[in-house]
Amino acid sequence: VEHRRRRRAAKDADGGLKDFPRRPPGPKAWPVIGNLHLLGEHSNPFLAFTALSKKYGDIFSMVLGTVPCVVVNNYDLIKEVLITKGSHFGGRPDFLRYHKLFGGDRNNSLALCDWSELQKTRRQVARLYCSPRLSSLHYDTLTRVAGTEVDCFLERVSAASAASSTVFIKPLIQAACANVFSGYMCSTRFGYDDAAFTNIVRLFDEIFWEINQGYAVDFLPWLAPCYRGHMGKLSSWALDIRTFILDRIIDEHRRRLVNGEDGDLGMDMARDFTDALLIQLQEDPNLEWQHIIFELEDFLGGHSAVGNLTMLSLAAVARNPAVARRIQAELDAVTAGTRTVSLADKPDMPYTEAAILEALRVASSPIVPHVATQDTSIAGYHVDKGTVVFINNHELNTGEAYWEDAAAFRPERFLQTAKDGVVHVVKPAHFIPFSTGKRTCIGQRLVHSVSFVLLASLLQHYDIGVDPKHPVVTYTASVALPPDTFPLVFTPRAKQGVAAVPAPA
Ligand code: HEM
Repeated sequence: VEHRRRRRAAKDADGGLKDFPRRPPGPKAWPVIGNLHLLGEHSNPFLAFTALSKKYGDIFSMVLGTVPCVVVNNYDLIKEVLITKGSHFGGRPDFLRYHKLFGGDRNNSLALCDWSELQKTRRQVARLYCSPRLSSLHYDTLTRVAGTEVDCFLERVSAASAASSTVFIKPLIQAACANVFSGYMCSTRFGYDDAAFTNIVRLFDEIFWEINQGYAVDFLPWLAPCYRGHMGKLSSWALDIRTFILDRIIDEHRRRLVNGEDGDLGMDMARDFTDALLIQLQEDPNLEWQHIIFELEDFLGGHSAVGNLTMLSLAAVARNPAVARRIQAELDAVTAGTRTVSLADKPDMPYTEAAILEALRVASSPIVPHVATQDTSIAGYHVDKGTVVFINNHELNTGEAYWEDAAAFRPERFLQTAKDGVVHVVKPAHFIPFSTGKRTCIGQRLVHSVSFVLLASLLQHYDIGVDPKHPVVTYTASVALPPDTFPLVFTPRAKQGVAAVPAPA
């Protein structure tokens, strides 16, 4: 009804949109479910979007439940939504699940809130820490923290692979990522045998898997009573995580900071991201305690995405031994077989970086849907305020129109040799795994850094293969893997000159 009222209002009123009276074409909607059934005809909504774009064009509209949606399917349209008209499309969908994960209000989350001045302020401090520039002090800290963690991580892998060459590696990778994030953001790390820590790492992974799923209730909120158990589970996971952060991370020093017992502190006194958030809380009257805690939780939770991507990169390497051999050759050349690889080696290892980009491309992580915050237009078609806009980046990542031999895993597609013979990583403009524009991902430098260190250190010490009894299963348009996922086979590298695998603790 609201949608029809808006259409009538837009027809009657001027609003500068008279020039764009037409809505994008699209399938006829059924009562109650709209076009939801069309998504069910494919194994993944993005495959459905691509199929529908063949019929209705690169921009089309659909109604999911009662929610008006527009889907954009090519790079020019995507740029119009994310960049040219980024300020018209700064909202996020109002899914019940998003509220449940963030204490009853999705606006507590940096990624799921609507655009606002508060959001702008929160992004500023977050960018400083979560987007550390090469050669900055923050980057040095990250390099140090990652180096320490890699030693502990390799010890655990060594112990696990000595017991059985088939290793269920995902929980170890997730724990290592969690420790790098918490070491870097909170100056704290936890033991791999700390039950409360491993429980929280698992919950973050469950949430990452969950947030990457689509549910009918997202568009048919009246189904909520059928999802009561599920929603309750989400709220309780989120609460357990928050309790852990308050118990184990916000220590006495931090509490004094919050209470102003150490006087007014400037940002230059911040030891890490957590301090910076607490100092920002002191300085900015618009910020509340819960904003800070949710923000910390949001960013710590980012480790889960990195762990999943590292797992996908490992799986890709295990399936493509020639890629593994090239990474190992790069590793041996850079470290001369005398030391463990570190983040500082990344600029000299373009092939390894390209392999991670290729894993990202093939996985084709979805861009969080945007929502029109005003009546506007795309490609001359009218778009009503409140319309959910889906960005079909799956086509950008895997379409033959954008990539030669798109189905193949070929890291070299991201490499270019300059005139002086130096090999550089080059990303085509249409490759936007972290999106673009004002809501672009804040964590991308952390993603590249942490996944690099973990992948490189494993390949430096092990040949990695697939266990035929446990085939690798990945999912279309998703970086997420289920928390319980396939193991991989780890064989210590026999090659001479390779740095020794640390002995099990
Ligand atoms: C494999 C890893 C990751 C991928 C593929 C990824 C991708 C994305 C994408 C596509 C968006 C949506 C942008 C948009 O709506 O236009 C996003 C948003 C965001 N990401 Fe990431 N991300 C990853 C990891 C991380 C990490 C590790 C962090 C934090 C440390 C992070 C923090 C954020 C935040 C805060 C936003 C919301 C920005 C906003 O809405 O203003 N991400 N990410």
